[in-house]
Amino acid sequence: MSCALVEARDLVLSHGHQVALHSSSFRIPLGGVTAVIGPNGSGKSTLLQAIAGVLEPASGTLTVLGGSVRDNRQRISYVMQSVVYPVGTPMTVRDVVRMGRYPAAGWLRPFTKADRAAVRDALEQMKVEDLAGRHLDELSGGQRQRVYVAQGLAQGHEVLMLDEPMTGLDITSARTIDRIIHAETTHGHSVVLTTHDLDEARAADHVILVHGRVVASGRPEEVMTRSNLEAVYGLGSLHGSADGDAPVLVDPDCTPEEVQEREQSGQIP
Ligand SMILES: Nc1ncnc2c1ncn2[C@@H]1O[C@H](COP(=O)(O)OP(=O)(O)OP(=O)(O)O)[C@@H](O)[C@H]1O
Repeated sequence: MSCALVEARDLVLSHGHQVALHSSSFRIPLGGVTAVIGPNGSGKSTLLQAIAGVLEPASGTLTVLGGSVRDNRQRISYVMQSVVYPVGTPMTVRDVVRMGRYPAAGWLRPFTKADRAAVRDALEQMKVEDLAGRHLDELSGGQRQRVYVAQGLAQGHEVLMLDEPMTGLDITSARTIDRIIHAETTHGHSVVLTTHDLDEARAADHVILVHGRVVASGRPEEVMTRSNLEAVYGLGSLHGSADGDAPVLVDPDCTPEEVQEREQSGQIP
């Protein structure tokens, strides 16, 4: 069997005492786009943090690119949902994108020609080169989002992980990121992203459905079935699914606790 991007066995993820992902076993194939879906607070970002090596598993095993997370960290670029820089930080767009090179270059080694070229390419790809001299707090939310993706691209990687990359973006910015995602896969890279957009998930090669644990993992049509989506998002919250019409989320903010309450009250059989 070919090397998987991720192999998890009985994986448990916690933030302190708070278990965010209960025991889960699943596999993410190498290459293509994997979409991680699930309601708010279901554990999507937590899962990405563990794959990126930012969060240690509480228990179970997690293998990334055929080895340990620690050994493969530098092969993965991880763009967080929201990156917080202290207000007033004197950091330009170019500085932020340059930071993407530090995992490879180290903080002390001088920047090489290759580092500068990687930064320039990333700024161009994300169409933020005109903003390079601007300070981060002078940008709109969507522009900032593009800068963070540029930072991820500058790193140089085999796997690009994006936490809700499309949230809050206008159509032009969303298309820019969409183009990047597809360019990545044609270069043989793997992309893992979290999304609340079920149409975007349906277009992915692989889908992981999360709800306090990994409920299902596989091809979109295997995972995004009516019964799986209704069990996770709540009865009546969806019209259609992969085995019917396109689903429309009426209540995407339903938390796992709310779904559990509905299950206990008999609203979900
Ligand atoms: N730093 C933290 N400390 C404590 N609990 C946390 C922390 N980060 C997340 N959690 C909790 O872990 C659970 C999973 O959160 P996570 O951010 O992974 O969800 P998510 O599916 O990405 O949500 P969203 O769609 O709202 O971004 C939630 O119950 C959340 O409150």
